[in-house]
This record gives sequence, structure tokens and C-alpha cells, in this order.
Amino acid sequence: MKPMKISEAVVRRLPIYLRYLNELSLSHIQTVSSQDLGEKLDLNPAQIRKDLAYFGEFGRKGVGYNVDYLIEKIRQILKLDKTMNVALVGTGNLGRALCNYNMYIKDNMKIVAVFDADQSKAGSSINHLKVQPMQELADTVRKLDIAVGIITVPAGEAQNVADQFVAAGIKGLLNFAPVVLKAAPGVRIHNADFTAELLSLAYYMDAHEDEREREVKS
Ligand SMILES: NC(=O)c1ccc[n+]([C@@H]2O[C@H](COP(=O)([O-])OP(=O)(O)OC[C@H]3O[C@@H](n4cnc5c(N)ncnc54)[C@H](O)[C@@H]3O)[C@@H](O)[C@H]2O)c1
Repeated sequence: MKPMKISEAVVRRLPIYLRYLNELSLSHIQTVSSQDLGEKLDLNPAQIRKDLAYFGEFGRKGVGYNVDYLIEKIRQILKLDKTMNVALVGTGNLGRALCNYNMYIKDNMKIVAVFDADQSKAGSSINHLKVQPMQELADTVRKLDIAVGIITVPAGEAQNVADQFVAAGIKGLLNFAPVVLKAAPGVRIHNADFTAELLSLAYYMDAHEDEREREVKS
């Protein structure tokens, strides 16, 4: 079957649905309406119905969506129905924090190997993971079937690390360094840019301030 083309905006909303659906499932709630989802996630219910309609008719009018079925479907679409192994490079402040955050339990993404160029860190442990030297990256990626790389090194080193991941066969990278990385063809890079998020937040806060001023004046 030809893979379905889903817009990027929808793909980005699916994990948000999934997180809330997981909470409902843990609370033994079996059905949810697009209205409930919309209220909780601050999204338009019509948008939610449209997003979910991409994957077939799940919802029943007046009854809503079956929570566990929806979870299963979204997991399949996001390819989370099997555990995806992740490697992290750069075990400084941020890298250690990410390793200590156990995302595996909910999201089926698991950090299984960590690396650092600093020889003095090799062999130390973070959350049961032994820090490995960079020379072992390619071999470990192959042996552990690692699909995703996380980059938490200083900006000036990030491209170098990305290149090493790609040379080892990794097709998906999550970059936390504040730098735009060049992607080789067929490699997907997502950036988690903390500083850029803060800066754009400041802009929108000013915009709200202006709106409030206009409201007061009118
Ligand atoms: N996106 C965010 O939310 C966010 C927040 C804070 C920091 N950052 C960024 O994340 C990165 C890490 O920040 P930090 O505070 O953890 O830094 P840090 O200096 O504490 O840690 C960096 C680690 O990377 C290792 N390293 C350096 N070069 C390497 C290389 N070529 N190969 C392998 N390992 C290498 C260092 O030995 C060190 O352990 C920085 O780029 C920083 O700007 C992002």
C-alpha cells in the first residue's frame, strides 16, 4: 500500500493528541469527543475531526472516539508501534537532563546509548547508560539498530556530530544546539531551539500588549 501523505501540521499535532489520550487511558476513560479534545488541547474540534478523519472513520456521532483504538492508530501512524532506539551525543548539562528523563515509558522512544568526546567522561554512568567514546558511535548504531540521534553539544561542534551520525546511517536527528545544520538528502533534522522560542515569545507578548492598549483606548 502506498504510504499516506500527511501534512506536517497534522503530524505535529498527533503527539499532542497522543499525550492526552494516554492520560485518559491511564484514568480508564474509554471514549472522548472532539469537543472534549478541543477544550483540553485548546484546538478547534472541527480541526481535530478533520485531522483524525485522515486515518479513516474512528469516531461515532454522539459517542466520540474510542480512546485505546485512537491511541493504537496514532502510534501506528507515528511508527511508534515498535520501540525506536535513540543515541545521544554530548553528555553535558542538557544531555544528562534528557537521559534522566525517561521518555520510554510513554512514547516508545528509548535512549539506548550516549557518547561524548571528553575522554574523562567515558565509562561514567547516566541513568544506567554508560558514556561511550565517539569512536564507538558507528558500531553501536549498527549493533543496537539506532534510528534517531540527539545532538546536545556546543553549537560549533553540532555539524560535525550530525555528519558522524549520518555517516553511521542515522536518518533522523533532533538538534538542541542553536545552529542551523545542513541535512544530507534523505535525512530529517528537527531543531529544539530554546533561545529562538524565548525570543519569539517576547515578540508575541509585545503584540498582546499592543492589542490590550488598543482595547483600552477604544
Ligand atoms: N535547546 C535547548 O533548549 C537548549 C538549552 C540549553 C542548551 N542548549 C544547547 O545544547 C547544547 C549543550 O548545552 P550544555 O549546557 O549541555 O553544554 P555542556 O557544555 O554542558 O555539554 C556539552 C557536552 O558536549 C560534549 N562535546 C563537545 N564537543 C563534542 C563533540 N564533537 N562530540 C561529542 N561530544 C562533544 C562536551 O564534552 C560536553 O560534555 C549547546 O549547544 C547549548 O547551546 C540547548
